[in-house]
Amino acid sequence: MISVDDALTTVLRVAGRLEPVTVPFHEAVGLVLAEDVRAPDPLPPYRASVKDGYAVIASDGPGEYPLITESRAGNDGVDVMVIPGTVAYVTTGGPIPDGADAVVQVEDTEQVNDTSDGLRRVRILGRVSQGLDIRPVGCDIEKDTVVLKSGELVGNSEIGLLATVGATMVKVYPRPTVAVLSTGDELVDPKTKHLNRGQIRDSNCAMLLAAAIQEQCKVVDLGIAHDREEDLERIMDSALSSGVDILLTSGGVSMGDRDFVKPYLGKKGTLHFDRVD
Ligand SMILES: Nc1nc2c(c(=O)[nH]1)N[C@H]1C(S)=C(S)[C@@H](COP(=O)(O)OP(=O)(O)OC[C@H]3O[C@@H](n4cnc5c(N)ncnc54)[C@H](O)[C@@H]3O)O[C@H]1N2
Ligand code: MOO
Repeated sequence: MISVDDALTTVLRVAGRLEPVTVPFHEAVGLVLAEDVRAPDPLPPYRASVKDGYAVIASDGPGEYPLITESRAGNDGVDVMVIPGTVAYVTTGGPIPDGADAVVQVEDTEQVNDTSDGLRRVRILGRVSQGLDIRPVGCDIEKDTVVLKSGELVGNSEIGLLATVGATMVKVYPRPTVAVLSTGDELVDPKTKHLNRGQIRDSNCAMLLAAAIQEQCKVVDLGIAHDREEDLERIMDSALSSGVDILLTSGGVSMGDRDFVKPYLGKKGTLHFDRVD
């Protein structure tokens, strides 16, 4: 007799891993990663504004300033330098032009209507500290960070991360195919309306199939095998030769004279344990 924990440890120790496959990342949902995934660049890749407002030099303080550029989300504002005494319009997520070291949100500013010198102007109403409302390069993800580890299950958040780091093809373990077979002369299909004496509906098969589906496996329903050695051997042989990765059987493993599963397994391979506490 061995404990359930020891049985599980043995199963996991002797079970082989399937060869990893490379799939488009959106097909990886529900699968387990077979490689670490790294960020090839930082996020954000540029200093980004947290607010819609004006990129300023914090030490300039409140006052009226000409607008030297408009940096909206996208690429505007590159190659422009905010110098003391100037500001740049920025939108949420947009790049902070070089030279600026803080953002003043629009709510703390006023448009100046006097554009007689051809420059749009803005009045900065409050003082801000350096770094305010700027997301530094890599504050979310540093370049070369492992964002996902081999062995992690890919769910919707992981898909978002894969997209973020541009990992459009990923190495994952394929779904194993699990075949489920119930054994026993007493078993009948769950659809059976009237049970004759000695019959019960097969519940293990449906339950094990559902468990395998929940674990993202592909499944094959082998139905019910009667307690005849030849039947059992034929069904199990054909399942194993059809390329299933895991064959789950229930019943037929105790000490009765019609318990043929264990002898079959002993003939075909190694029986690592036979009775569980
Ligand atoms: N002056 C003010 N500015 C902002 C305020 C405010 O009260 N005053 N509120 C901030 C808050 S809170 C939020 S939330 C945002 C909402 O802005 P938007 O709805 O216009 O969102 P975006 O600017 O388009 O994006 C925000 C952020 O997320 C990035 N992003 C957007 N879409 C995607 C995507 N599909 N994949 C990856 N990343 C995405 C985008 O680049 C920005 O960094 O407003 C604040 N501003
Ligand atoms: O207030 Mo914004 O949360 O981050 O929509």
